[in-house]
Amino acid sequence: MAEMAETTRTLDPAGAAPTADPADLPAAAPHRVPAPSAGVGELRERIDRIDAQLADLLERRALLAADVQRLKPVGGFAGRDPERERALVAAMAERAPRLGAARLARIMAGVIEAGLEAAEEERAAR
Ligand SMILES: C=C(O[C@@H]1C=C(C(=O)O)C=C[C@H]1O)C(=O)O
Repeated sequence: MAEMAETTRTLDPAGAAPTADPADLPAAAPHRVPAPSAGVGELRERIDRIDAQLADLLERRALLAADVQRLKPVGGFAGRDPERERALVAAMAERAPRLGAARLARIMAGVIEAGLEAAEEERAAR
């Protein structure tokens, strides 16, 4: 049901099927694609494309996190679940060894707090 809700809020206004869920994929191969001739401009273009994907994923994640807040007995910042947050960081660290758990924990704290903040704003506006 939550899955359906997320799908109906697909980011593509044309209604194309959502892209494959990266979480369903095996851990990524090392990201060092040899690019001996790539200059700063090309490398930045690659970064921009990844950032666009990250933005889409972060938006989808925030929508799902807001769905969870609505289902929890205590939602929002008051219902924060450090054990769950540690577990998702540990799982991510398996896929992103260069960043590692400590750095990913910092990144994900920001991501999680942004999602909770957006959900609280939405709730207050209703
Ligand atoms: C979404 C939840 O609520 C909070 C937000 C989380 C997240 O954005 O991943 C994780 C744990 C909770 O602090 C949840 O409990 O799963």
